[in-house]
Amino acid sequence: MRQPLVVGNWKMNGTRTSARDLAAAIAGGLPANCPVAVGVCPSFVFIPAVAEQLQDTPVQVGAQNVADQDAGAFTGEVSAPMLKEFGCTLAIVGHSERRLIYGEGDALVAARYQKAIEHGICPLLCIGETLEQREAGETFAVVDRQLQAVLDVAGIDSLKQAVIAYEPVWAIGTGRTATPQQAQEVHAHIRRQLAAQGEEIAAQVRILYGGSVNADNAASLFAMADIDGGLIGGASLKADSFLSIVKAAAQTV
Ligand SMILES: O=C(CO)COP(=O)(O)O
Repeated sequence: MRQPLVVGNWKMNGTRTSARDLAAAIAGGLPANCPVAVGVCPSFVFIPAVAEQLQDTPVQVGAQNVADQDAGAFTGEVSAPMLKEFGCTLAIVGHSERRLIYGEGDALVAARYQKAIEHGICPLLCIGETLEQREAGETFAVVDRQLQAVLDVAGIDSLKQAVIAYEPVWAIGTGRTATPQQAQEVHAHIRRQLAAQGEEIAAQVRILYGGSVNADNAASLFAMADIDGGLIGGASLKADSFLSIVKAAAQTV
């Protein structure tokens, strides 16, 4: 049984005060004995304030990226040991905004993932195709390539400490969600591909869906057999909608 996981990716939004308030509202609004694992990924600079706010709550704190190096002359990067010092247990890697806007390629994403694993931070590895790639029938090939690039570096066993997030680029921030069937088709494909390399790991790894998840469509997505929760952008910026999504995940348990 895979415990559902719902993570908010706050992206480059908020202020120190609003981040702290949002964290408090989420922690305060979780159902008692929540059966869903919950995390939030604020901007790097808000991590200390948010982590402090979430101390002694079940809500995990994550970063939106992690360096591929431990320390040194890498201007603008934040390393896994630094994140750990501030209580981060999660880190998004390979988000499509990093890949497409900032040019991060498969090799860099794999190195970032590997550093998270090495330091005991759970990487949330984002994979997903663009609209052009989907229309060209390349969806499976793209996610296979993105995933395999990481597994070639970190090994299949690393997935015991990691989470995969399928985020079709055309569904991110567009209000155009993948249908539950479209998402399930890719999630099932990912799990099948992994099963060929390790059946047990494929069965236990969580595969989240991300892309315009909201309070209205979460339940139908989470009802699918291979969707184990969500990585939420816009709808994670309001406590009410994020908590509704968490409740939708709780109903699948
Ligand atoms: O990119 C996402 C999460 O990482 C999804 O963003 P939206 O939920 O705003 O579409």
